[in-house]
Amino acid sequence: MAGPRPVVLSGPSGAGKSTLMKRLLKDYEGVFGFSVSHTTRKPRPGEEEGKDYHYTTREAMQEGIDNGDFIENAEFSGNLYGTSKSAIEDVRAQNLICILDVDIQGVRNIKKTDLDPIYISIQYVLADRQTETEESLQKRLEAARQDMELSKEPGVFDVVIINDDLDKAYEELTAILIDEIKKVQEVKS
Ligand SMILES: Nc1ncnc2c1ncn2[C@@H]1O[C@H](COP(=O)(O)OP(=O)(O)OP(=O)(O)O)[C@@H](O)[C@H]1O
Ligand SMILES: Nc1nc2c(ncn2[C@@H]2O[C@H](COP(=O)(O)O)[C@@H](O)[C@H]2O)c(=O)[nH]1
Repeated sequence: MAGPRPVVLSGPSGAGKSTLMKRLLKDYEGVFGFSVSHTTRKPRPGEEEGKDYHYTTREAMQEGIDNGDFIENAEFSGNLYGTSKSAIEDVRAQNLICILDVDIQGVRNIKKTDLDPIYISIQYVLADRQTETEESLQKRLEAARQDMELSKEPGVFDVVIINDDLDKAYEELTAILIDEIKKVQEVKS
C-alpha cells in the first residue's frame, strides 16, 4: 500500500495507549489520523460515536465481518472489536500516518495482511479504571497477563515501551516515529 507507514499500538488494557495516541494526534495535527474501530461494547462516559469507536451490535458487526468489511476482528472481554477497511482508507486517503489501537489478536491478524505497520507495544503499570465492572476488570487483567507474555516473544513487536513515566514514554514513542513524521511534514510543506 502507498503512503506513510501505519502504526499499530498494542498492549494491555489500561496501559496508556489512548493517552499516548491522543497526545500524538494533538501535538502533530495533520500528521496522524486514528483508525476508528468498531465495537459492540457500550460507550464509556465522554466517549463519542465516530471519534473513539463506531458502536454497533454484535449482529450488525458479524454481518460486516462476513461481508469482508474488516481487515481484522477479535473478541475481547466479552465484546467484538474490529478494524474496518474503510477506517484505514479514510485516514490514508488524507495521506496521514494511520494509527491503530488493537489488542494482541489484532496484531497477529494484521501480520497476515499487507498493511506493513510499525508494531509498538505499550506496557504498564495497571491504572484502576473506575468505569469497569469487577467481571470486566478480571477479564481485562487476564488478557493483560497474556499480552505481557506475548509481547516478550521475539519478532512480534518492533519496540516495547514501558509506560511507567508518561513523558518519558511519549518521548520514546516520538523518537521511534520521527522519520515517518518528517516524511509527512515534508510532503505537506
Ligand atoms: N504513565 C502513566 N502514569 C499514570 N497514569 C497513566 C499513565 N499513562 C496513562 N495513565 C492513565 O491510565 C488510564 C488508562 O490509560 P488509557 O485509557 O490511555 O489506556 P489504554 O491502553 O488506551 O486502555 P484500553 O486499551 O483499555 O483502551 C488513564 O486514566 C490514563 O490517564
Ligand atoms: N483486535 C482489535 N482490538 C481492538 C480494536 N479496537 C480496540 N481494541 C482493543 O480492545 C481492547 C479494549 O479496548 P477498550 O476501549 O474497550 O478498553 C484494547 O486492548 C484495545 O487495544 C480493534 O479494532 N481490533
